[in-house]
Amino acid sequence: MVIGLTGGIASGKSTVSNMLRDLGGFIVDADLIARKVVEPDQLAWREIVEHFGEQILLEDRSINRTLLGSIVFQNAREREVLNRIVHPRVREEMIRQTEEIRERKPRGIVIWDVPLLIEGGLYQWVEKIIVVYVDPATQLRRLMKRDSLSETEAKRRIAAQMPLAEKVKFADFLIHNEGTLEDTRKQVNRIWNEIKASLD
Ligand SMILES: CC(C)(COP(=O)(O)OP(=O)(O)OC[C@H]1O[C@@H](n2cnc3c(N)ncnc32)[C@H](O)[C@@H]1O)[C@@H](O)C(=O)NCCC(=O)NCCS
Ligand SMILES: Nc1ncnc2c1ncn2[C@@H]1O[C@H](COP(=O)(O)OP(=O)(O)OP(=O)(O)O)[C@@H](O)[C@H]1O
Repeated sequence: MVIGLTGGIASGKSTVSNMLRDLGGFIVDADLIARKVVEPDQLAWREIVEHFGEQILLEDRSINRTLLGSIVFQNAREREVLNRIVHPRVREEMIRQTEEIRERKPRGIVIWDVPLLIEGGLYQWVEKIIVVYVDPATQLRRLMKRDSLSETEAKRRIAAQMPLAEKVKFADFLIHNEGTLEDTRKQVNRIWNEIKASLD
């Protein structure tokens, strides 16, 4: 079984996916994969350098993520270019990792942790969707703090995604992550038990 886990930037997906991992879920993390597919000399890396120029590279030839982020989060067209380069490779690798898990653990529950699950259409491939929700003020505050961003930068990043209130409509399971981590863990446990029960 594959479960999609999504939400907005800094809504708490990683926090929730760590809890699901503790419960026995197998996590396939799109953000991690998106880093891996742009490592130096990978095809996606070459296409990024071709489009954005050598100035996008750090001294060790890896991509300067801060610089690339500042370009794509304020320019929808440039973001589209990056998405077109990176997303097909991410999808391919997610499927590969999922198949690998299935071979090892045929009855395992696989969690796809994907910030753009809905925007990118991947939600059609998962059996159930968990959305991690926080109110806009909490999201902004946590994002500014975690990534040391100014309010303007943080707002730009939030605006690059479908509003969380829209994503909620796709949810089979909704997690409210405004409270304490303990409150969130209780909700995660409840959902996990429900998913397990549906498999028996
Ligand atoms: C622009 C990049 C270089 C910025 O890197 P940085 O290390 O600062 O951020 P990181 O990758 O950790 O992403 C943080 C969060 O930003 C959001 N985000 C990232 N890319 C995008 C995007 N193209 N559109 C909307 N939101 C995005 C996600 O919520 C993600 O969890 C990087 O995010 C990137 O390569 N993005 C394109 C690939 C992508 O879409 N990744 C998201 C998962 S597939
Ligand atoms: N219930 C909570 N109480 C307090 N802080 C929290 C809570 N949940 C998450 N956080 C903090 O909020 C920030 C965002 O959470 P997290 O990194 O899990 O979000 P995310 O959705 O995975 O983000 P991204 O889309 O950028 O990958 C982190 O600094 C995390 O420690």
